[in-house]
Amino acid sequence: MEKKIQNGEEEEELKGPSSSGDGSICGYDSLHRLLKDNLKPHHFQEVSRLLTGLHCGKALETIDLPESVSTVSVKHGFDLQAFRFHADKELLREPRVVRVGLIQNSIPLPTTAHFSDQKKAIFKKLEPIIDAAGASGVNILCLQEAWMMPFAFCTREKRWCEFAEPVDGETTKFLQSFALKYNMVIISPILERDINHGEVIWNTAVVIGNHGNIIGKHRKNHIPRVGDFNESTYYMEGNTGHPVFETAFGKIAINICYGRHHPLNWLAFGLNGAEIVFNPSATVGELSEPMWTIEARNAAIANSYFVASINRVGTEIFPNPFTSGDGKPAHPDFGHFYGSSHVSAPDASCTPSLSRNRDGLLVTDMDLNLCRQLKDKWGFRMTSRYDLYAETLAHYVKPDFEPQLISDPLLRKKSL
Ligand SMILES: NC(=O)NCCC(=O)O
Repeated sequence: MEKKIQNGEEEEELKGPSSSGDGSICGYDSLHRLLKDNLKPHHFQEVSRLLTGLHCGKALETIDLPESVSTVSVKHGFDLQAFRFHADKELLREPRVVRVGLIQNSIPLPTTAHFSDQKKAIFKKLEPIIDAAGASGVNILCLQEAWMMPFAFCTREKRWCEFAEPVDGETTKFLQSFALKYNMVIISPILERDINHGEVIWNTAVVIGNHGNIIGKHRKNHIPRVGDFNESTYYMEGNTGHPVFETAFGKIAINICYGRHHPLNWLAFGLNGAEIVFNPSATVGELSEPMWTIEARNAAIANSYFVASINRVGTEIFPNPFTSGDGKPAHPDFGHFYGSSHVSAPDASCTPSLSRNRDGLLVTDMDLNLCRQLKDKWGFRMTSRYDLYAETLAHYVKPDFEPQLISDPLLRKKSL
């Protein structure tokens, strides 16, 4: 950032897309903290009202977590934040409060380290954060996309395929003990090797039940072909549809990363009855940051469910530089994964985001009764006209489809 003098006042001039090389926002680790520290309290209140919405007419409440958990977060240097979404009290239904935990983390070892050491180091790094989630009473925990490896899909090098493992492989086994210990459902996004089908590879989220059992899996539906996200070199579009997993704590689904740009993907999870949709992601600042909260909040609003968004954090450097096919020089990294994990509610409110440049654990209580209350209030399902769209889509997917375009006849007339 540079200072310049204009009208006798010192002004700061922004240079480039991100002003701080350490992944912070001008020295602050989140937009929320930048605003809070720089605005007058009543200005901050108004800005927050518009930026993160009011929840039940008020700013979102924070939750006090056990002292021991805060101590662990300080010791291990991860951001710890906790919030609560309420619902109106109902006469015929008890509240259904679920505590959700989201973990974002950087990779601890350089990508040049032995693969097995890299994986072990990630497990070791995650242990205290998962323990902190368990000690906070988290019911459902979700990790970031392909959390057990560096996000090497930019490189197009096949050697990273070695990280792939079966659904019941070592990563699942590692997490099963935590699920059992803390009576916690865990969503574990991995690079999957499907042994029974010719050892093909998928981008998969494994759902581990609160008894340590494997409930099922979902494979990423939409594979990016944008920027350095060369994921199509490694795996194909998923073949598991839009499953919703009925767990001890609610009906959940997983929309993996790039699937968040596809409104019909969100819709299908909603049609199957999801109450919380998790969006484990790996995405970088220059590409997607302005979309990040908008898409999640829009999905939560449109589908009357909670959306829990998790992004990787940090910059991962690879041994061999690669190009983006845009004529620019080869580079060894994707750019900065901007963290900023957060939760969006169906009433259009959302939590502040976790840090942009540090590991983090976000704990959020949500009363799932809010989903039906919002359906009753706004009636999006009732007014949705799915039959109309089913007809349009049925036409659209046929090779002889023609757009329903009515041109102004005067466009074709010669001017007099
Ligand atoms: N991991 C992944 O699908 N990233 C694509 C980039 C984006 O969707 O922002």
